[in-house]
This record gives sequence, C-alpha cells and structure tokens, in this order.
Amino acid sequence: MEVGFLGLGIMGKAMATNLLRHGFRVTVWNRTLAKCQELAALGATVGETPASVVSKCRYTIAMLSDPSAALSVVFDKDGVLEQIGSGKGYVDMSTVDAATSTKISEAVKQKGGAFLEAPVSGSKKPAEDGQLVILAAGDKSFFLGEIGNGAKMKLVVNMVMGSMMNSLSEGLCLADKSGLSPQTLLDVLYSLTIKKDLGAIANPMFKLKGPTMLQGSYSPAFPLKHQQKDMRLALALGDENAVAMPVSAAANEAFKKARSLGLGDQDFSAVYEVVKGAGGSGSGQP
Ligand SMILES: NC(=O)C1=CN([C@@H]2O[C@H](COP(=O)(O)OP(=O)(O)OC[C@H]3O[C@@H](n4cnc5c(N)ncnc54)[C@H](OP(=O)(O)O)[C@@H]3O)[C@@H](O)[C@H]2O)C=CC1
Ligand SMILES: O=CC(=O)O
Repeated sequence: MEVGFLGLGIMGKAMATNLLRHGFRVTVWNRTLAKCQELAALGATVGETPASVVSKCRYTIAMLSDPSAALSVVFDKDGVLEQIGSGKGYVDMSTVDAATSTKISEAVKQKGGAFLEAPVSGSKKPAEDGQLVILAAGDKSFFLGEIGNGAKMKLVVNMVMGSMMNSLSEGLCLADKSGLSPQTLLDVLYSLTIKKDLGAIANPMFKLKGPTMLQGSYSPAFPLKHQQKDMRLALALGDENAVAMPVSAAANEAFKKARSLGLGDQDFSAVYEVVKGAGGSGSGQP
C-alpha cells in the first residue's frame, strides 16, 4: 500500500523510516525539500506538494510542528484539501489543539474523505523504535470518542510532562544548593547499580533526561518550542473549562523564558538552564 507522509522533522523522519522498513511504499513531502533526500535514499518517492502526495496515496499521515503548520498544509494552495475525497484517509499525528483538529476533520469530511486525529506520546527514540503511544480519535477508531478528544488528551499528557520537567530541574538545583549531589538524586530515583526504580516518582523521562541535563547536553529529541506550544494550548484548554492550573502556568513561564534565551530548538530539558539561571545553582547561563 502506498502511504503518504507530510512533515519530516525529528518525529516524521523516524516514523516514515519505520513505514519503509516495514514494507510500505511511502511518498514523502516536506516544506524544506532537502529533508526528503534521506528518505528517498531509503526508497521513498518524493511528492512535490501535499496535494500531489494525497492524490497518489490512499492514506496520508501528517507530522507537523503546530496548529498553523497543520492548517497550512491542509488549506493552503496545493494543500491536502485539493485532492482528498472519497476512499482516501488523512491522519494528523501532530500535537495541536482540539479546534484545529476539528477544523481539519470537518473540511476533510466535507470533501468525502476520512479523518483520524492521532497525536503521539513518546519522543525521538520511541519514534525510531516504533514504540510511540498513539492517542487516536475519529472515524473507525473511537478509542477516545469524538474528534478533538485525542488532541485534548495529548495536551493534558504534555502539560503534566512539562510541569514534571520543571520540577525535576528544580529538584536537581535544590539538591545542588543544599550540598547534595544532583547525580545522587538521579540515583535515588533510579538506581544505576541495581538497575531498578527506587522511588515512587521514578519514571522513564527522569531516567532518560536526568543524566544529559547534568552534562548540559540538550540535543533535541522533543524541541522546547514545541513543549511550550503544548503548555500554551493546554492552558487555553484550562481557560475554556475554568480549570486553575498554577503549576502548569509557572512551568509555561519557564519554557517561555527559555525560548527568549534562544533555547527553543534545543531539547525541552534545556529548561533546566533557566531554572539554574533563576538562582537554582552556580553555573547559571545557557
Ligand atoms: N519531538 C518529540 O519528542 C515529539 C513531538 N511531538 C509533536 O510532533 C510534531 C512534530 O514534532 P517534531 O518532529 O519534533 O518537530 P520538528 O520541528 O523537528 O519538525 C516540524 C515539521 O513541521 C514542518 N513545518 C513547520 N511549519 C510548517 C509550515 N508552516 N508548513 C509546512 N510544514 C511546516 C517542518 O518543516 P521544515 O523541515 O520545512 O521546517 C517539519 O517537517 C509537533 O506537533 C510536536 O509537538 C509529539 C510527540 C513527541
Ligand atoms: O510530545 C512529546 C512527547 O515526548 O510525547
């Protein structure tokens, strides 16, 4: 089966590569065309526009940065809507808000196509390993109910994740300032010697990101600008539903500060530099 793939960023490239590895014929498109070359070398065909990809493929998947990118690829000239129709499906796996997802769903359905919103939880490595958790909603996949629920669930998950990342950063700083070793804090959360989660709050994210944060290494798996976008969208969802979220609001401020310091394209764990700079530890500057 020919599958279309729009958006070959950190996640899209890994996901499209996995489709090729598993025997699918894949036609790819990316706004910056050069990023298609690596996939072409693995056997993908390169489409000239989102519309040309959709015209060729029964199913087209999108993995784009944010709501404005997701809308542009569908509604702009040469976009998905020009070719979607009966017998074709469009699956948007980007993290967006429910309103964006609903707008795309309605437009696709009006043209006779099928739509699935399917944001993912996981990051670069799970994407490479085919281990992403897919939060699907829409035609034929009513795991979360009506369109919009997949987007909302994803935002709730990432809101929790963004707050946890700030909390870990503060914990590392507090350990440092209190005369404790931050590395020992990580060891308490996950014992490297016995390879076991020791604390009730141990989790894969702390295990993965903690060591690289202590090295000041922020090679992007999940870019900080996208984490801040998700906090922003989650806070808007909170506004809509009158849910007070002071912890998330504070975490969002730290991510915004990190963006203002030019850390938007670094991994989201780079928020640690902001927390350090706010007086959490000696080293301070990004
Ligand atoms: N990285 C992660 O750990 C995870 C990310 N996500 C979500 O997945 C999505 C993609 O993330 P990721 O791959 O990390 O992001 P990247 O920034 O690496 O990639 C973003 C992609 O969107 C494209 N794009 C951006 N703006 C536009 C536009 N206006 N028109 C067309 N294409 C556009 C980029 O094209 P170009 O190359 O031309 O810039 C690129 O292909 C985001 O919604 C993110 O929140 C979800 C789970 C995990
Ligand atoms: O959206 C990001 C993730 O790690 O999941």
